[in-house]
Amino acid sequence: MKPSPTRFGIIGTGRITRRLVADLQSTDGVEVTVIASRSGERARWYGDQYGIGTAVEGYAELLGRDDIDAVYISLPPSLHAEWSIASAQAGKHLLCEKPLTVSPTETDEVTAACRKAGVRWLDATGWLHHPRSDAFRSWIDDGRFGKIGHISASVSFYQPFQSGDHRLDASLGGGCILDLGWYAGGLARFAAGQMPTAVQADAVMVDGVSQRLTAMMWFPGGITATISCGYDTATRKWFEVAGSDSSLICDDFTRPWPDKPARCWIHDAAGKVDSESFDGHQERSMITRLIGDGPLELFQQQAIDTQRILDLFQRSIDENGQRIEA
Ligand SMILES: NC(=O)C1=CN([C@@H]2O[C@H](COP(=O)(O)OP(=O)(O)OC[C@H]3O[C@@H](n4cnc5c(N)ncnc54)[C@H](OP(=O)(O)O)[C@@H]3O)[C@@H](O)[C@H]2O)C=CC1
Ligand SMILES: O=C1CO[C@H](CO)[C@@H](O)[C@@H]1O
Repeated sequence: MKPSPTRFGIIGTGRITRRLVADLQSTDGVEVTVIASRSGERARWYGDQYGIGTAVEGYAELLGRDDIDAVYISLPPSLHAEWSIASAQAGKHLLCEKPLTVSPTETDEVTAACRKAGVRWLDATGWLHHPRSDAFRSWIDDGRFGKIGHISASVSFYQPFQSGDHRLDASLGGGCILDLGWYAGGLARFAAGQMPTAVQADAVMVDGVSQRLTAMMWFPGGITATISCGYDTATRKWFEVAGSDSSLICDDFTRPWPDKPARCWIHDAAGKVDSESFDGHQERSMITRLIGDGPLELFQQQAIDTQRILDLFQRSIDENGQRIEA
C-alpha cells in the first residue's frame, strides 16, 4: 500500500475505537489524520482526546477527503457492509471491525467492491496476526499434532451490557453468534484449515438476541469441533486442538492476558508438557500487514469462511437444531 505514511481515517467513536487508534498511531508507517462521527461535536472531542488533527461530521464527509488512504470502521455490525463498500468505492483501503458483515451475501458484496476498486482489506480480527498464530499454523501444517481429531473453542464474557448496546439489538447485528462466534467458529476453521461439511447449533435467546451459542462442526478427514460462546458466563477465550501425537491448549487466543506473555501448552502422548510463549503485538502486526504489499488472501478467505460458518449456525438454529450440510 502506498504512499508512506499510510493516512488513516476513522469511522465511528466507540469503545474499541480508542484502542485501535492507539494501535494505529503506534504502528510504523501509519498516521491517523481524520475522525468522523455522526455528531460533529463528538468527532471534535474524540480528535482532541486522541490527537487526531481533523474531525468531521458524517462518514461520507470523511470518505470524500483526499488526505486519507485507508479507513478503520468500528461501527455496529449491521453498518459494516454499507460503509466498507462506500470506502472501497472512494478508493480507500479498508480495516473493518469483526464480524466483517452480518451475512455471506453482504460479505460477497464487500469483497467484490474491494476487488473492483483494487483496494486492500482486512477484518480487524487481531488474534490471527499474533506471531503465536503463525506458529499454530506452521505446527498444524508440519503435522506436529499428528492426525487432528477434535477442536474445541470457548469465548465468553459476563457482561450485562448497557441498554442501547448494539450487542443487544438485533437490528444492529447484535448477539453472541456474530460477536463471539466470530472468534470461536473462526478458530475451528483456522485449526481445521478448511470449511466444515456440516454443523449443528443451538442458541439461548433473550429478546430476540442470542446470549449463548453451542455448536458442533464436522470437517473432512473425520475432524470434529465443539464451540461454546456467550454473554452469560465469565471470561473464557481458549481452545484445544487434540491430535493423535499431541494436543495443544491455549488459554487466551483472542487477546493475550494483559499481565502474561502470549502462551500455549503442548501435551504429547507420553504426558510430557512443553510450554511456549511469544512476543508480539497482534494489532500492530495486522495493521503492518494491511499497509504492506504482502498477500492477504489467507486472512480474507478466513473471514469469508467464518461468515459462512456463522450463517450455517444460524440456519441450524432456525431449523430447531437440525444438522445442516454445508
Ligand atoms: N476487535 C476487537 O477486539 C473488538 C471488536 N469490536 C467490534 O467493534 C465494533 C464496534 O463495537 P464497539 O466499539 O463496542 O461499539 P460502540 O457501540 O461502543 O461504538 C459504535 C460506534 O458506531 C457509531 N454508530 C453509528 N451508528 C450507530 C448506531 N445506530 N448505534 C450505535 N452506534 C452507532 C457510533 O459512533 P458515532 O455516533 O460517533 O459515529 C458508536 O460510537 C463491533 O463490530 C464489535 O464487534 C468490539 C470490541 C472489541
Ligand atoms: O470483540 C469483542 C471482544 O470482547 C468483547 C467483550 O468485551 C466483545 O463483546 C467484543 O465485541
